[in-house]
Amino acid sequence: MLNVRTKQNSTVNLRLVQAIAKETRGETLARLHASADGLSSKQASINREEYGANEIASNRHDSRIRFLIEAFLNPFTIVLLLLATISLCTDYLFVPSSQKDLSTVIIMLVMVIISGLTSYIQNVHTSNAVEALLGLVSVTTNIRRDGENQELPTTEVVVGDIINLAAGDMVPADMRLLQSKDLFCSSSSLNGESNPVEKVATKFPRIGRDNDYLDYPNILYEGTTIVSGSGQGVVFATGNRTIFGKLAQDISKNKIKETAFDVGIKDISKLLLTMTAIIAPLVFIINGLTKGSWLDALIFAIATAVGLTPEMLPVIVTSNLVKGSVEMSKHGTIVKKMNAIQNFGSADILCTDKTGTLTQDKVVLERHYDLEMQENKRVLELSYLNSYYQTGMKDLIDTAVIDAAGDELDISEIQRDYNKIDEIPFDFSRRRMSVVVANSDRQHGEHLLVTKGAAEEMLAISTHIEKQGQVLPLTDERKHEILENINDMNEDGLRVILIGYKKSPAPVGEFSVKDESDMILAGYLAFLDPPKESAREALANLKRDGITVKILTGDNEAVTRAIGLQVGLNVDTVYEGSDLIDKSDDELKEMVEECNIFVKLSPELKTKIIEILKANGHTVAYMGDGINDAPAMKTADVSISVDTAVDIAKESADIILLHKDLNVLEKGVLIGRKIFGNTMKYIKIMLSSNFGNILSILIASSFLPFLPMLPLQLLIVDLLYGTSCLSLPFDEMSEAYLEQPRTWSTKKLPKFMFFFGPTSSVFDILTFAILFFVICPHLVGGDYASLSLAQKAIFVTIFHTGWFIESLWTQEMVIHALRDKALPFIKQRATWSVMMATFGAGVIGTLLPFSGLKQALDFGKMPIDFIWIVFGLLVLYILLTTAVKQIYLRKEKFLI
Ligand SMILES: Nc1ncnc2c1ncn2[C@@H]1O[C@H](COP(=O)(O)OP(=O)(O)OP(=O)(O)O)[C@@H](O)[C@H]1O
Ligand SMILES: [Mg+2]
Repeated sequence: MLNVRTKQNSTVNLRLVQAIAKETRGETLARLHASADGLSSKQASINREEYGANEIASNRHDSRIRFLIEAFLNPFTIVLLLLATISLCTDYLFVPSSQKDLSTVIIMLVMVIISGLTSYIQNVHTSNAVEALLGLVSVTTNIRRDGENQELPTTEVVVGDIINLAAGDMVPADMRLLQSKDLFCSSSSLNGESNPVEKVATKFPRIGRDNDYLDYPNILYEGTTIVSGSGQGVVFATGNRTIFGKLAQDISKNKIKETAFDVGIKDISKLLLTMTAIIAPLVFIINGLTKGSWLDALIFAIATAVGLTPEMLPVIVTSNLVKGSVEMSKHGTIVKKMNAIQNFGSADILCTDKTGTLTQDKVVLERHYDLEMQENKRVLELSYLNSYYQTGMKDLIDTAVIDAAGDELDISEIQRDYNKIDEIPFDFSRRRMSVVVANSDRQHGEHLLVTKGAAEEMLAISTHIEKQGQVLPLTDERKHEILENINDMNEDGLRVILIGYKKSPAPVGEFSVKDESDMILAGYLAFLDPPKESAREALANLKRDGITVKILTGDNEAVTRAIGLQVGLNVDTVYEGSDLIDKSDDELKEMVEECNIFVKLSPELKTKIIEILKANGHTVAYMGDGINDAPAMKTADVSISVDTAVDIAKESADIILLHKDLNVLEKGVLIGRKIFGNTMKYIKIMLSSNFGNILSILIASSFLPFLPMLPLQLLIVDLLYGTSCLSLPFDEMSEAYLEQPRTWSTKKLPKFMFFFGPTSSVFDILTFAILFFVICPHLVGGDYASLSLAQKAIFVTIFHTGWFIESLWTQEMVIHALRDKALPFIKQRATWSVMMATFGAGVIGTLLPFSGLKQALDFGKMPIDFIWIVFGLLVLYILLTTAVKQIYLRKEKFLI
């Protein structure tokens, strides 16, 4: 986590913040030429001209140059440049003018350009694709413009704008608070501080030490989030001029969750580097001792080292992820944090919130009953006052109340009759919200407290009920009756909350949570919250794919059970939040396994359940849309949200669904698995063929009287093979592979390496033997030892050419042999992209010794018929690998 307090922020900005924090609201508004009623659209566009849009100008230019440098400064190109310099000396600078030859140098430079450009294009493509995808997720802010509150894109925010903030919002720019109500703000994304701090518009900071500006009570910073309460502020800095603008954006975009997969990739890179660090010196010493030329041995050892570095690994991992992200976006799924895709494929448990994710994002108020279970306009009127005047968090419930009242009541009259005085916003521990209104009809305006919330919570603070206009005490019997009624409605799949009121609560300013007591219950609000049409099918598909679905909700048992049944979940066991408290970790470990429906959960308990499931060894996905889901989303291995979710949830999510259709979830999972498979394919094949190459090179170096291949030739094989591997993200996985979640494990890798590496070495050595004992002596006219120096040189070039062709083809073919457990080409076949890439690379490599580049690359005269020998060896090689696969699969469940 970044520690922003120690970070040097622009001191100019900080001075502005300090000045504004000391001013009165009026002074700040005057400084910004703003009014508490908001800017006009015209003024806003003038301000935008002056200060720019509320965007962080990403320095595209810089990143392009950085990509370019990165693309050309890697071990592969550096070694090539080194070889080119040596060749420049040995072929051009220090030789008589008749023998000057630049062709080798040029070839090496061309290789540098090809390899550099490929990775540069790849990187630019990746960053463009990522930006385009992120642009699809809508981020809006509630701005007061032209005297009206409007939901506008966050980029439209300008200096001087009046912003309304509610729980769940992200602060869109730096602002001075003008009003606040129980406003709590979290800066955890900036400094890791998980406790939200209260912000108060009327409180001034004591400005002493420079570093505590994050705690100024009357200032809000871009990138922080509103956890509860509501407020209004005036913007004084946008885009790049905000204190944390750049930082906040970078964090939210690139916050990398280190996944098991990432750790695994790092382990593999380390393993390979260690291997190289041991092998390269060994190759150097063996060849130095046996061949006589230490310079040649050194260059050969360096080329070997380059061959062993997995320079394509990062490129293949990212291009796999980009490919997956783009594919998912076609199904309306936006991947915000790309490395989460693999976890999506590995997930074996999906926990989900209920409302808005599993159910439709439209909740309808079905009934507004009084306590006698009769439709009652006054109940609706009270509810409307509560939902309309509260500013803390407009959720689906409030929207439903406002909609229903709009249809049935004269809402302009209600708004005229009642003015809002005060409120206590919703929070997830009280599970209710209150509004105080004054009746403007009467002279002294009677004050009325209206509260709505979860049944238990409302019953706990009520002492009376209203029945037929009469106020009666709330007896145990009546409580029981109310709960029965709610249960009946719940069983019909209706969500129920209670509404109550109280006359003349404490006066303004002294009004607090304590006043939510001695209330009079007025009625029931029952909402229809039906599951998404696609839910049942989607959950069944997920089950078939090996994913267990669990509902984690703050709602009660009856409703959740009803929804659970409708979507086809097993609802036999249901645990309440209170069942989980006081349980030992061991008990919890069992409880989370056996139960699929958890109700009345606090946000902390949602998080706890995820933690325990993870501790049990599961890869857990979490889908949610509320403020109360954000902590759980941060804990889960992969978190999913919907475009209609609150900012905090969208912020915490790795993946965002743009459509209501839950079937895209399954598609996403399958794409995740494919990505995982394609990446694993590259890793496993690369590891085993590297291991095989090491063996072959060590053996060849020990027994051959000359270097088995020239360094430049080795690099060409590496370049051709590496380039053809770039097609792997375009490969498919077999259906059998996609059926189950796969989790990352490095444990199986050594076994795979030890099985398939030596298999390819067997053929390398067979090729050495055929070349050394049969083909070369046949073509040159005698055994190596018996030849003259000139003949020996020809012998060696032919040998090099033979091994060049054979080793290139075995590398290309091993992709086909190991990509799936069946017999390649006959029982299974890669996609056309992979076929073209691998065969294309093989053909190009084979043509080189017969082309005009033959001299420059030091290839010998190889008869065309040699191709048939290579073909024969390849067929044998594929058959042997297939046999070894069968042996391997006797003990192991999966190949890849
Ligand atoms: N706008 C509201 N006004 C009053 N009470 C509310 C409101 N929203 C939620 N509640 C109460 O708080 C409880 C918990 O909130 P909520 O249902 O949003 O939790 P959740 O875990 O997100 O549930 P879900 O899975 O249904 O989304 C609700 O069951 C309801 O009783
Ligand atoms: Mg919810």
